[in-house]
Amino acid sequence: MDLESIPGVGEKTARALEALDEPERALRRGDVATIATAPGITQGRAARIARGAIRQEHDDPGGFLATDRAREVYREVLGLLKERTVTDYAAQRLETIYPSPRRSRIEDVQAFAREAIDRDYDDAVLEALEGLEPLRNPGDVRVRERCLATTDAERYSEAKEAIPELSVEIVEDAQGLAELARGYSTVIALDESFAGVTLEGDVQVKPGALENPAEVVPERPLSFFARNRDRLQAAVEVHQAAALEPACDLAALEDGLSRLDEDGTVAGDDELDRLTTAVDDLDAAASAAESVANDRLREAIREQDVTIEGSDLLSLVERGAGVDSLLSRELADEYAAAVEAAREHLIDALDLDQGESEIARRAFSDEPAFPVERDEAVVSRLREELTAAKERRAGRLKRELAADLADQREGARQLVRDALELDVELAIARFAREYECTMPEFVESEARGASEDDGAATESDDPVGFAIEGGQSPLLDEPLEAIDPVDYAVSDVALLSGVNSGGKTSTLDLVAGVVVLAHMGLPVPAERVRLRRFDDLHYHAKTQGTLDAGAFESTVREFADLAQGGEGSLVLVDELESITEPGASAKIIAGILEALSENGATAVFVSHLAGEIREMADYDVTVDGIEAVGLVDGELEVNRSPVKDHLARSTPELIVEKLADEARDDAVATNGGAPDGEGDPEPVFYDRLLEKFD
Ligand SMILES: Nc1ncnc2c1ncn2[C@@H]1O[C@H](COP(=O)(O)OP(=O)(O)OP(=O)(O)O)[C@@H](O)[C@H]1O
Repeated sequence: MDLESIPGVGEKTARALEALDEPERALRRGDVATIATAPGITQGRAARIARGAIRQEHDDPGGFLATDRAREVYREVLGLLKERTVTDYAAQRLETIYPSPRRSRIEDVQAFAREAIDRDYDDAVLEALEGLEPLRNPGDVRVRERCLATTDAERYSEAKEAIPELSVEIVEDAQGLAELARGYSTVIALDESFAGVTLEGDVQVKPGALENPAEVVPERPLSFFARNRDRLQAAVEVHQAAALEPACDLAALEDGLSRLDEDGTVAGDDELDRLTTAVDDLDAAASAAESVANDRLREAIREQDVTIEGSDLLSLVERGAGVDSLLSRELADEYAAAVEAAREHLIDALDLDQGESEIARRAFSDEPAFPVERDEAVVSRLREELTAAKERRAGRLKRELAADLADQREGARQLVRDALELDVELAIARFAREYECTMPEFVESEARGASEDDGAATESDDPVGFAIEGGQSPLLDEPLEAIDPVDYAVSDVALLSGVNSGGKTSTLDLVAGVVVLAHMGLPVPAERVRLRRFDDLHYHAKTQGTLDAGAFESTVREFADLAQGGEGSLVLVDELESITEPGASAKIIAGILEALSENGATAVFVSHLAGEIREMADYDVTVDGIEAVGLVDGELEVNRSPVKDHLARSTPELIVEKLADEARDDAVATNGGAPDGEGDPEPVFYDRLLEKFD
């Protein structure tokens, strides 16, 4: 795949995408999380790139949403889906689902959505999703306690390239290695020639190390797991809560993760913990041991009556001997006991093993002295010993853990992808359930259906624009129970008339919402929807007030452009008449309808001037009507489903009719029950008005 051919991907972005493991795969699947791991690419940008790649794959010209209001409707329905996601990832991933005129694209998403709406979910799954995030790149690993060594300059460069995590050192000979071993816990010699050399410290000869980097830097594979520990754990929990088929052995992964700390060290090994604590506590324990000895000795001295003969005292003074000699002569046993206590304290406090204890004992000399002081050189020696043992053990454990987890890496990646994808699916499932959705049926006319090969859509000879049964507009700001289901079907160009606040605008919103969702490949909020595949949606919202000459001109121009094409267009227009005075409006709308009808577009024009427009048009315009079925307590009772081929009575007409009925009833009552309202002024006036409406 030529990455630069994707709309919106320039040279720099293409280079960033190439840094991904499998850029094509990520782009094809709309895997925003993976795309966003490319250097410098945010999640929002990743979604745009993915959309571009999808458009290219399906040869989609774009531009389905042809007007501002059409784009608004898309953002609103997308918003409803995004509200139902738990992770940011899923919200971004939904951005890759957009309305497309291409059958292959719609069917791809439909296949995904069909599985999604069958998904079960409960609070436990949604809660588990809370902790989930896309995987992070492990970043640079630097290991300071180990180094590579070689005598060869070429190998040196190779090693630097292959294992950047470790320092690489040039040595002349075994002597050089020995020096390195004093500075590093482990030295790995790369030259065969060092085989058999025995040196103090941990010096290993591994000529094949560069071919097997994980052997010498197990930190490299482990850092992936360490850095993503919580995310992987969350993905495991999502799989368990949702009973998803896992892509790897969950128990093995959990076991591996439980042995790993977030900083990449191995957790849960008693011996490693012992050695780590011993190294950390060594200084403090040595000081405490000194205090133990000195306290005991002080006590002993205080309690002791020292008797010394004068000649002895003289000889001591003459020899210039200090109190130490006195100590060794008079308090030898007490001194030995105090030093023993110090040694025991050090060994116990650090929980040292036998070999380590032998070194530790030497930290306090048998030679009497007061105060007792540790031998710093011995303490350092002990520190080196403990540190080397700790590093050896940590290295071995890391290698073992890295080997155990090595096979889990791909599965673990997939595990997180699947869990994130579940969030996308559940957002669709929740939307579908909350709005009682069904999958729409696309109806292909024979001419159009033949142009693409797979025949999943129903074929029909009857012209179908859209046919909605029991549709509930997701754009109405009401709970579903308060939304009356609407039936409405249009296959050509129709005018929609109706009472004020009868729901004409809401009907256009319903049609737009359903058509947009259907072209996204998603379920729609209706009992049943059949529709043709449209190329674009032109939805013009109601204009606020009369337009000035310039705005009027550009609006008419817009419609002139629209009337040029139009066969695959769905045109929804709300009360265009408000752009200018009523007489002129009716003429212009009639002209637009004629052109659209000739071009075979599907259109609904909401208008209060339906009657006038019908008269102006030189063809038989369909006029549908949203009817008030009556007035209840001064409120209109409306049948929200437009009645086909029916010019709805307007609200004023209904009110006059009501007044006429009431006046007639009053007249009957006052004339003693005889219906001879003849000559009564009120009924006569209302009847006169009613006649005008006919
Ligand atoms: N299907 C429906 N179910 C329940 N309430 C609805 C439905 N359709 C519309 N309404 C209610 O009626 C109100 C008016 O609807 P809408 O604005 O669509 O009417 P309209 O016919 O376009 O009005 P106008 O003639 O003033 O332009 C809405 O705000 C909504 O509360």
